[in-house]
Amino acid sequence: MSFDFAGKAVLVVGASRAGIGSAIAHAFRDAGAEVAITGIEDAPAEKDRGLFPYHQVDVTDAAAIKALAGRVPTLDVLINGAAITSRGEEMDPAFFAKVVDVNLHGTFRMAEAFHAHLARQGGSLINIASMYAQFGSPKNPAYGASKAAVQQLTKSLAIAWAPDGIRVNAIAPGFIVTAQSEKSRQDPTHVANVAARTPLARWGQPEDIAGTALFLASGAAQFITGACIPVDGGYSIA
Ligand SMILES: NC(=O)c1ccc[n+]([C@@H]2O[C@H](COP(=O)([O-])OP(=O)(O)OC[C@H]3O[C@@H](n4cnc5c(N)ncnc54)[C@H](O)[C@@H]3O)[C@@H](O)[C@H]2O)c1
Ligand SMILES: O=C(O)C(=O)C[C@H](O)[C@H](O)CO
Repeated sequence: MSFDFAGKAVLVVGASRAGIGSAIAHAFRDAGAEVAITGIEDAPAEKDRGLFPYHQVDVTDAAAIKALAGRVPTLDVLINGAAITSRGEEMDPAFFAKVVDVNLHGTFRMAEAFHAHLARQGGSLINIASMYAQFGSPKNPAYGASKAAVQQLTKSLAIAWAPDGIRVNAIAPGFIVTAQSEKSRQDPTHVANVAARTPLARWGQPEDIAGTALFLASGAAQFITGACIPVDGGYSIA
């Protein structure tokens, strides 16, 4: 049941912009893990520089992912959080394809590349889905479709890799204040509507997601696989 991750190696993919990935990285670091982070940016957010080894890896670049897997000797926990979305721009077929490539194929590419690492350790894979996996999202159709697919992929990988001792789960955050949601937060009606519809009556902060990642990777979750846990202040049940 331990939440002590001393001696465990954790890689958080998509943690470069001081958002959810960064909060998860800090939580594992505080719990004693050796944590490395990735992102598409040249460098991580200023607050995280020097705290975590950083790998600039594009999740659409299979060769770069393979090279990363070759550089990482051992891995106990992989968090897949790289994603893009752009409100109001996702009916464009080229951008739709890009969103699916990053969010869905990128998640699978990373998972597949580290499958052997996780199998060696009896490790844990955690994918970041979204409450948009459940709801129609007219302004983010590619994002919603990709996150529904990430949730479904989580179930398939959980079954496929259970014999390897790997547990595969997902987290479905609600509306969280990060760089990704910045564009949508320019719309005051949207900001107010989200809080009004959320039973806990606020937007989430990146730190709200971190404890669930820690839990899912811990021994306390040893009989949980294929689950997708909403962390959304009750948005999805209201
Ligand atoms: N913010 C929200 O409201 C919210 C809600 C539900 C789910 N999520 C999910 O949480 C995760 C973290 O998002 P966030 O809100 O912290 O946003 P963020 O923009 O801070 O994080 C996204 C990360 O993805 C990385 N990324 C983007 N394109 C990439 C590419 N091609 N290759 C590699 N990395 C790439 C970025 O570098 C960044 O580190 C994402 O999966 C996001 O979809 C966010
Ligand atoms: O719900 C998510 O997964 C999002 O990232 C939503 C963003 O906050 C934003 O509303 C998208 O337009």
